[in-house]
Amino acid sequence: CTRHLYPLLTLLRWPPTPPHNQVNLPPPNPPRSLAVGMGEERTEAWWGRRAWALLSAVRARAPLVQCITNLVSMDIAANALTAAGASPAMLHCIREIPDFTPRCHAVYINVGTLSEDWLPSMRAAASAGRPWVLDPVAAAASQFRMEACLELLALRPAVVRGNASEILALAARSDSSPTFKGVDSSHDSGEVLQAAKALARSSGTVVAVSGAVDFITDGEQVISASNGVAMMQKITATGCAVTALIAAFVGADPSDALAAAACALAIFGLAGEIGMESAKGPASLRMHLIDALYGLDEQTVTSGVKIALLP
Ligand SMILES: Nc1ncnc2c1ncn2[C@@H]1O[C@H](COP(=O)(O)OP(=O)(O)OP(=O)(O)O)[C@@H](O)[C@H]1O
Ligand SMILES: Cc1ncsc1CCO
Ligand SMILES: [Mg+2]
Repeated sequence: CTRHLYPLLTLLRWPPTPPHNQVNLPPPNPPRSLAVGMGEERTEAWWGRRAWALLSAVRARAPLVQCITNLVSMDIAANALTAAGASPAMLHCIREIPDFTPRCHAVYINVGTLSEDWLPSMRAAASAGRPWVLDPVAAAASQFRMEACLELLALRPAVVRGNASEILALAARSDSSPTFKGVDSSHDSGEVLQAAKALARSSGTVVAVSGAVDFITDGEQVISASNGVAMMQKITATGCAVTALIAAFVGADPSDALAAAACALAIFGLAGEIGMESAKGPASLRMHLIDALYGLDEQTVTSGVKIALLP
C-alpha cells in the first residue's frame, strides 16, 4: 500500500516544504577561537603547537568549504581538504549561492579557469558574508583576468595566496609582465616580499606567497614557512590545493588569518616532505602527499613544521 501512496504524496507535495527563504540554515556558529597563548613569544615551538591545534580543529570541526575553483584543481583540492578533515563542496552555480554559501564555514575562490559565466558566482560567493580565500592563478594572463582579480580583492578576502609572479602582478595591478609564464612562477618568493607587503597593506588582507620558502604577511609582520619539496611544483595544482587548505584553516578558526595561512602552508609542505620519502615522481608524490596529510600526528607536526616570524 505504501508503495502506491508515495507517488501520490509526491504529487500532493506532502510533506509540505517550507517557503524558499526558510530553507536557508543560519550561518554556522562562529567557531571557538583557538587564539590561546596569543601574548606569548612566537617561538618555533609555539608555531608547532599552533599548527597542531589548527589541524586538530579542522579534524574536529570538519569545516564546510565551498570551492569555486578551476577545473584542473578540483580533484586534488577536494582530496587534500578531505584528507585534512575538512568537508569540500565544489559548487559554482549562481542559483545555489544564496542557499548554500551562508551555511559554509569558509569559501575558496580560484580564477584558474575563469569564464564570464563563473565570475558572477565568484562575486556572489565572496559577498555572502563568510570568510573567504582567493587564489589569483595567472593573474597577469589577460586584462579580463586582472580586472576580475582586482574586483574580487576589493571584496576583502581573508587571505590571498599566489606564487611570486601572481603576487607581483597583483601588487602592480599589471597584466603586461614580459616574463609571464602562465600558471607557473618566473620569480622566487623572496624577490617579491616588498610587493606582498604593499599588497597586504593596500588591500587589507593577508598575502601569502608560495615557493621554496613561503612568506605570509599582513603588511607589517612577515612569517616564513620553509617546509615542502621542489617536486611539489611538478604536480599540477598543488598551489590551488594548498590555498583550499588555507580556507579550511581559516574556516576552523577565522580569528587569526595570518597564523591560519602560515600553518596550512607549513603542514601541506610537511606532508610533501613525508610523501617524498616514498614517492618515485610527481604522480606518486601526489598520492603519498595526500596520505601523509591524512596521517599527520601531534609529534610529527609539532616537531616538523618550520615556521618563523621574521625580524
Ligand atoms: N622549490 C620548492 N621547494 C619546496 N616547496 C615548494 C617549492 N616550490 C613550491 N613549493 C610548495 O609547493 C606548493 C605549491 O606552490 P607553488 O608556488 O608551486 O604554487 P602555484 O605556482 O600556484 O601552483 P599551481 O598553479 O600548480 O597550483 C606550496 O605548498 C609551496 O610551498
Ligand atoms: C594548468 C592550469 N591551467 C589553468 S588553472 C591550472 C592549474 C594550475 O594552476
Ligand atoms: Mg597557482
